[in-house]
Amino acid sequence: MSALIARQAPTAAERLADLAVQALVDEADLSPKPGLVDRRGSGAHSDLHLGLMHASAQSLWPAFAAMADAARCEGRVSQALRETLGQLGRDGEAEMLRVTAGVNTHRGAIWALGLLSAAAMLESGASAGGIAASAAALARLDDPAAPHNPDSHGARVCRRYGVLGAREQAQHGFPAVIEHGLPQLLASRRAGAGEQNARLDALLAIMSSLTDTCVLHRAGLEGLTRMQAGARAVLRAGGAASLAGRRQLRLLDRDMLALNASPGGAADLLAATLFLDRLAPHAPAPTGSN
Ligand SMILES: CC(C)(COP(=O)(O)OP(=O)(O)OC[C@H]1O[C@@H](n2cnc3c(N)ncnc32)[C@H](O[C@H]2O[C@H](COP(=O)(O)OP(=O)(O)OP(=O)(O)O)[C@@H](O)[C@H]2O)[C@@H]1O)[C@@H](O)C(=O)NCCC(=O)NCCS
Ligand SMILES: Nc1ncnc2[nH]cnc12
Repeated sequence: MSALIARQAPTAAERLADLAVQALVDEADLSPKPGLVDRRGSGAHSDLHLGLMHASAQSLWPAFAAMADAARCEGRVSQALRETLGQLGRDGEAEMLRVTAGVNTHRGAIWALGLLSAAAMLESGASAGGIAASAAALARLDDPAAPHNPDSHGARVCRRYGVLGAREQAQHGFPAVIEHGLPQLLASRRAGAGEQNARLDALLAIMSSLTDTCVLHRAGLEGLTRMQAGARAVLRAGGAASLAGRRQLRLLDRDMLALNASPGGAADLLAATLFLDRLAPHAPAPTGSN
């Protein structure tokens, strides 16, 4: 007897999880990224590699789908939804740590893409800015069950240097994505940079202004200043598509490696940029771009 397996179309939550995971894979694969894991190697990391980034990204699919589905059930920004997302985020993080044997690959990405997946479900058809604003409203609600970790790398450097970190980036509506990453991605595409160069330019635009707590943790204020100035120098020289820009990009990569610095926060926000780019109603990425 032949069994007929009914193929069901993916739900909206599953489609959002697909996009979130794809954005993480695209970010990991993008090369050459200064100091970060990419197709060339492990960058400034001794415990990360591309296969691990891919496995970590795939492990987060159920968490993103559950977060989007929770938003579908609740239908609006609310305290109850915030608390559910907090628990799902912590479960997702536990699964990530299980898959990576304890290495923190995507903590910041779970936070950013989890909030954005939920917000995208609430604000179906909205602009990138509208989705980010809804994610910000969720991030501003307190989650009483969240364990406060004053010793996280982010918490330590925010205290020490008086800067804003991942939490505030979300609470302010992801300015690094909405004001820097996305506009640069679209501008570089319009200028004919090619998809991979446009994505590199978007990463550099984010790095130009972000107070990346990963860089601060490993390389202090000097590392942060060199990251921001180096990223600006690449863009000023013409971006990743130009010969002069590529030269500056090589120098920035060398600098980040010499400082043992890795802009993991900027990498997460590039993934958030790519996620919103695929979702929101503006010029789509060319097909077959990856
Ligand atoms: C609110 C949380 C994000 C916790 O934030 P906090 O600052 O307290 O904690 P961190 O543990 O430092 O994690 C923050 C991660 O966010 C990324 N990031 C850094 N700067 C920024 C920024 N300015 N804006 C946005 N995002 C930023 C970054 O993630 C990436 O780097 C990770 C590797 O970092 P680290 O472990 O420090 O790495 P190494 O240098 O390699 O360590 P060593 O080798 O030196 O030991 C990597 O994971 C990237 O993703 C920061 O790490 C949030 O986590 C939270 O509260 N979660 C609770 C659950 C919840 O409520 N969820 C809501 C629904 S989703
Ligand atoms: N490509 C990457 N390399 C290192 N840390 C990261 N965190 C998120 N993406 C990363």
